[in-house]
Amino acid sequence: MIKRFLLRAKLQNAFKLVDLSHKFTKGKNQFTRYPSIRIAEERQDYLYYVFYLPEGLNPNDLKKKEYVLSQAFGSAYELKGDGKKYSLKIFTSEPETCISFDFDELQPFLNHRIPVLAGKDSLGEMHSFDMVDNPHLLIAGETGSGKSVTIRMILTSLILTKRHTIDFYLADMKRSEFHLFRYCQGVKAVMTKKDQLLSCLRFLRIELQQRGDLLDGSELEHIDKYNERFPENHRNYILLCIDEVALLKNDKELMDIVEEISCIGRALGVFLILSMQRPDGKVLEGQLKNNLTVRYAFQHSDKINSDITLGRGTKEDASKLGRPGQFYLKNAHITAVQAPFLTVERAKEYLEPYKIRPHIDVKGEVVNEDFAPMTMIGEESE
Ligand SMILES: Nc1ncnc2c1ncn2[C@@H]1O[C@H](COP(=O)(O)OP(=O)(O)OP(=O)(O)O)[C@@H](O)[C@H]1O
Repeated sequence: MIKRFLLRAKLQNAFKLVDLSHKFTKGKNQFTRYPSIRIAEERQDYLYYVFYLPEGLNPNDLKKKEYVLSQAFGSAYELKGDGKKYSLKIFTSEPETCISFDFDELQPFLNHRIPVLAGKDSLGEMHSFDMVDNPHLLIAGETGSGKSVTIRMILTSLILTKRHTIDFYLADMKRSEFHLFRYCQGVKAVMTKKDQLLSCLRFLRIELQQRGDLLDGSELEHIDKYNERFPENHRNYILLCIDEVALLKNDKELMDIVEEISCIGRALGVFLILSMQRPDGKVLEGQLKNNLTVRYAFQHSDKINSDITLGRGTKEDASKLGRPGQFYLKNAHITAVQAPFLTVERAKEYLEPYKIRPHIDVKGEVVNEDFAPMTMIGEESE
């Protein structure tokens, strides 16, 4: 009872401190009404409040003065409301600092058409999204913040679940680790050089044109509908992932095609995952930035860079993120999450059953029929 009273008093004091109130006169008397707190209780990992704004108080006043909540309770809180009634959760326990990637546990979050994993929020809820509905992902963050591990877990989980419906084109300009995915079913190309990527992009541009013609010709607006109508001519989704895309920023033809995919890929079933250390203004100029509708903002160097990734005027600041693997997921909302951690060794174990390597005979020819060569970009050079 006393605890509830104290909890209530703490929020009331915060409202008073910033004068979040509606003042009015009745007759000769002046009145001040503060938000009315209906629920104030302690739950397992958080304090829970429900309060109502008084009649006459503009909800924008709450927005302007919301900073008092982090002053009073720290930054780990979640405020939701509809203009009158609000719920407030103040998280009291630290979110998990390391969540290991366990495919069996994660499977329930991988049943979208292109299921992209994000991470666990402070309430322990795992977030994932369907890239078909939310096309194109930007992953940005300082070196060592967790981008590569996150791309590894996204691609591994996609190969485990969707290798028959997605064609993967993977460009790794730092030559760090996409070799992991070579020979995996579904992976059409692993590229480490600009000229390979350029051939790939020219190929994808033709594919975009062909898919556009197919949709036009059949008067359909999405590749899913086309596949439903013409299953005999099924077109897989295409996922192009470019690690450290900023290394390509001076290559106009290349960046033009990437931008074209970002503009028209959605309906045609062609999607992008782009990563970069700094949210580079030059790379993200024009249409491209707006078309990357989902953002993972790992630790950034400062608030200015954080705003480039998350949008100007957001209260979240990715320069304040402290742990590797922690990032702000920006989709419809911005949520701090911790990505599942997948080591290279574990990823290899998961992927091994889905690899088809070439068997070469004495004449140097590939003899296994199930091996699909990556013909599109010519010889692999590694
Ligand atoms: N989800 C995670 N959970 C816990 N620790 C993590 C996680 N992701 C990354 N780390 C730790 O951070 C280290 C750096 O991660 P990672 O290599 O992914 O960074 P990066 O952002 O890709 O860096 P760079 O841009 O230099 O390649 C990892 O070796 C690991 O120790």
